[in-house]
Amino acid sequence: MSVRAGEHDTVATLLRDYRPESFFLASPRGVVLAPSPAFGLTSPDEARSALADARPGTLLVGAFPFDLRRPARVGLSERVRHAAPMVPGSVTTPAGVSAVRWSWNDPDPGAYQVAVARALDRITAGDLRKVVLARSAELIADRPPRPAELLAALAASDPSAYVFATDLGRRTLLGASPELLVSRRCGTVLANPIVGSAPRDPDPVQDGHNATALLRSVKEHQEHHMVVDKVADALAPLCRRLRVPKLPELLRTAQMWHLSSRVTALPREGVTALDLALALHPTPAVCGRPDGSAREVINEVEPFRRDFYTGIVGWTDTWGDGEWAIALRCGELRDASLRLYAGTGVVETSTPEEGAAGTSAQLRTLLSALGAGDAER
Ligand SMILES: C=C(O[C@H]1C=CC=C(C(=O)O)[C@@H]1O)C(=O)O
Repeated sequence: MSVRAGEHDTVATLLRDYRPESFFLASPRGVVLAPSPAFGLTSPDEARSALADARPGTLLVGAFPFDLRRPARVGLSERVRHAAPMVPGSVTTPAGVSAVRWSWNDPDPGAYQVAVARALDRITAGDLRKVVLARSAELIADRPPRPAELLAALAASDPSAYVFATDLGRRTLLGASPELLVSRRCGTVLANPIVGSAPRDPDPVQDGHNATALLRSVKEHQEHHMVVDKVADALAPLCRRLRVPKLPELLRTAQMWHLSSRVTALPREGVTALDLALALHPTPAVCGRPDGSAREVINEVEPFRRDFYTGIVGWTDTWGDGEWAIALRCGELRDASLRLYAGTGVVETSTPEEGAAGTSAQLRTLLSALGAGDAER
């Protein structure tokens, strides 16, 4: 049998055995390690047909970029290990994550505000309702960190997150995302759009105020519903018995409060988790509305290509079950350089200052797991 059930595996043993060439995803439903997948599939069509021809028990694993026309990094794995979900305390923070210093911001916070102002002009002109604009920053470590130690630091910092690491070829994509794009497990489909954010605060009283303000914010609710409606529309042709909650709930990560909606459905015959993910991606949680205008603005004003940031990371098995998370709160590690990314939604009522503050808060997920401060230049 090609799949090892791994009765004795725990998240700690899977983290111990993770290597730079591996695929790792921990979710609230379990942990998957594919030790060395045959990455080599670069498009959605190749991925679909390879999965259809694969031996029973094989997993398709890896990442698709934000722009599905660009090359994916996906492969099949016949050797897969599983463990029960992480719980607080199941992973201890590694001692030796290397010290890091800021190298650059792209764009710098001032230029980012100018980009947000340009997007607001487009919204005022009437052809755009929302666009998610991102920033990137580079940290340099004193010595090249091992992907395994960064992965363990992320897992220890937020066991409720979708913690992932996947090989990109000489680079590793690593992150702790709050957002499940879609899963199909035990005959049920779950999509979990997360839009609307407020930073956590070390002072519990202020932390509570931040959460309450988020729950009461008309702007954040409007933005949230825009994404939930689009997700429901994309799922409708592939599912039946779609259930969309009327109101979002609060979600707490180590660094952020979010508004979250759990949309559930039953999959139509033959629809796999991969089909669902490719039909949904990218949602307006990472792109905007209308989709075409938002992509245009992203291409015009973001000074870098997103590649796998805001792409999707996950797996699908030969029975069609699987999980795909959105690649958020993540970075790309190459030798001693860690390139981080963060974005925030710009809508009619946004301000450039709020946009910059939002992205700084999103960056904290990786910075605090690394023990690095907020010092932006
Ligand atoms: C684009 C990011 O987050 C998105 C997902 C959840 C909430 C978001 C927000 O409230 O702006 C973002 O749209 C990111 O973390 O880089």
